[in-house]
Amino acid sequence: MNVGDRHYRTIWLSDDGRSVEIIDQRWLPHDFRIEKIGSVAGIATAIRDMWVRGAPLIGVTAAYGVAMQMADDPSDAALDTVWETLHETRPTAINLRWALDEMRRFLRPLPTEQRAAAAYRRAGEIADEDVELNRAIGENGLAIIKAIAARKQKGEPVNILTHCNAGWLATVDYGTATAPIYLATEAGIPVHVYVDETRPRNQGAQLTAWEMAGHGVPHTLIVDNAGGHLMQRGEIDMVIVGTDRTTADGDVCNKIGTYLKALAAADNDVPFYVALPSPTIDWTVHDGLAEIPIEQRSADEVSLVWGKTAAGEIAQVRISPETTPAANPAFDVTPARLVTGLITERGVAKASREGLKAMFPERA
Ligand SMILES: CSC[C@H]1O[C@H](OP(=O)(O)O)[C@H](O)[C@@H]1O
Repeated sequence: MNVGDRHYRTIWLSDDGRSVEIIDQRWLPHDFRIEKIGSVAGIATAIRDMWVRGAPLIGVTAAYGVAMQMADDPSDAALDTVWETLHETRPTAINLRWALDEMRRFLRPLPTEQRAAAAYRRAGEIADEDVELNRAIGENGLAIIKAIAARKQKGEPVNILTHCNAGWLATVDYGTATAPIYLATEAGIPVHVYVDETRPRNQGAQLTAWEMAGHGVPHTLIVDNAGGHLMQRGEIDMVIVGTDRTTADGDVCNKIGTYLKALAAADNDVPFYVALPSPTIDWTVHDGLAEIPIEQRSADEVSLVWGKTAAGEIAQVRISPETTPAANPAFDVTPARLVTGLITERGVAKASREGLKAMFPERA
């Protein structure tokens, strides 16, 4: 997407043909920093410490990490080692495992001397595929927004609530949950986005709000706990979120707090959609609550928050007593029964085994 008048992806191959450059999302919205990464260790740190984050982007970043390993040591042993090293960086987003599996499947049959070039080529393809998947999700989600707009007074915006950041910053470009919003804006359909701040790391306040502002999308930042209140008062027309892993039965794992939004949406008859690129479907699991590992992140993410001081410095401040322990589950699972529809690159699927099987018969 555009940052000012320049187009950016979130990750791209450096001119040296070996390193990648990424937007270091830890400093947004206060500072736009690009970091160059040229090693597997650097890729692992960038994923684990959330310089880059978002299920699809994590997968693409890991794919380039495999390519860097192949440039160093293209042996089978090294291919297995890099799979393990990167797989353990974050446990919940299935795109990480999907990308690592895809790279290993693709590279294993190749002669070692061909692996490095092939790995960089495949990583680039996965990045390009992500953009196309998201554009298609945008088109399929746009139809939903158009249908809602048609039922409203002319000129009245479609009020959309989104949680966390499933924007272009969570992918290579376009985003998943934000893709329909961007396409609606480009089509001149009035939309207004309620942006959940998304504690504890504030991906909404820091990233989604920055994206919306950067693209002229009318939006309002709200605290996480306000969504239900707005739905009760008829101020939300639809909810759209991303996902880090969706089961073959349509259970949706996403940023902590998503489940509560889905409950409030169900209680107020507000349609609750999930933008779902197919690499985010884990066909091997059915019961999300029982089978999806939930990442437990540092208590410091709860007790400390980042912001910009009046003096313009980016700093962390403590918001709780030094002695107060904190728990930080990073994701939760929304049961399929609370999901109105899964907006995939092929169309809107019912959140069920039958619905996903009908949409992806060759994979189920
Ligand atoms: C399009 S996937 C975005 C997904 O990833 C986020 O998690 P994190 O920021 O911890 O990587 C969040 O769950 C988003 O919905």
